[in-house]
Amino acid sequence: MTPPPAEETVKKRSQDDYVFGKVIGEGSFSTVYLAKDIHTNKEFAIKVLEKRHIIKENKMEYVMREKKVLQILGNSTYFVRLYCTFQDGERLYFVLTYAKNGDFLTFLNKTSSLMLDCVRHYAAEIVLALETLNTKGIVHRDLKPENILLDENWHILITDFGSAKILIPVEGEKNESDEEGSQKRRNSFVGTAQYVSPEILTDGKVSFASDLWAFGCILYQMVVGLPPFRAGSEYLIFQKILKLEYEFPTDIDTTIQDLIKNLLILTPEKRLGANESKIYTSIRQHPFFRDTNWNNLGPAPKILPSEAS
Ligand SMILES: C[C@@H](Nc1nc2c(c3cc(-c4cn[nH]c4)ccc13)C(=O)N=C/C2=C\CC1CC1)C(C)(C)C
Repeated sequence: MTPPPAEETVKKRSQDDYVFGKVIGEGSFSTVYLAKDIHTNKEFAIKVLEKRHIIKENKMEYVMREKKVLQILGNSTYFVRLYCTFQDGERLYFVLTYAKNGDFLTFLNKTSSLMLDCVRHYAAEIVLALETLNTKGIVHRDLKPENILLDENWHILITDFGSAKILIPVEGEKNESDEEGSQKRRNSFVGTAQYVSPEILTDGKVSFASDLWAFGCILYQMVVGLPPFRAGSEYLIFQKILKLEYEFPTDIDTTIQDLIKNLLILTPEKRLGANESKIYTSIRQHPFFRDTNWNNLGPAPKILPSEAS
């Protein structure tokens, strides 16, 4: 009896397996397209990078870092997933989850500021995502509303790991912090001005607490509609950050104010959750999350007509 045919080997994908659609995002070294797999009709986002440009700008390390981080994250909840990669003579292609409802910045701008139940739900999803990053030893370093996408069910998908740092070395691999000396030595990278943490501006030390600072800025923006540190130039924004110069409009709920104040602390170790690993217990136990069921956040809240403008 003839043996059954061997498992069909999964053939390496190429751009011929996809129909490319509109541009959905532009990075500094990449373009993200909406694409459809011709075999399954499934929609994906394909991030395309020009090899020549990356090499000329010496950004290969960032590209490889992003791929490694996406592979470490696998299909973790609340993160875009990297399905496959391929290349041709000129370009690299990353096939990723398509976030059907776009990015959080666009969503926030459309709804000005969010109702508190909405803030609480998205804040809780971000906390769970930050716990995943902490557990896997990854610091995002450029967390901001533009890098928080929304899937078809309005759940968050964190993206853009080109600036991420891997703190816990993968078994047997060179530890990145060795390459850049101990965490004390300056790291050249600085994130997006409005969300960058004070320690990145002063001694370049990178820790999970840098993402907690960014979380504080994002929380502020969800309730106020603008980021806390605003000025006419990056230099002036940095000055405000280092002097912790921000304030709340009068009508902001005092509980969320207290949570934000306990994240926007200049000393990284003093921020809520800074000395915790895997689970940010002190954030979960903050009164703002009193009614949150951390084991089942439930569906994303419907955007009330009063919010959708
Ligand atoms: C932040 C990023 N923007 C975006 N990056 C991705 C999107 C994405 C989708 C929309 C969108 C969907 N519908 N309408 C707009 C708008 C912006 C997007 C997506 O769907 N899937 C994977 C993505 C990125 C994966 C990359 C980490 C590897 C920048 C601005 C850097 C291009």
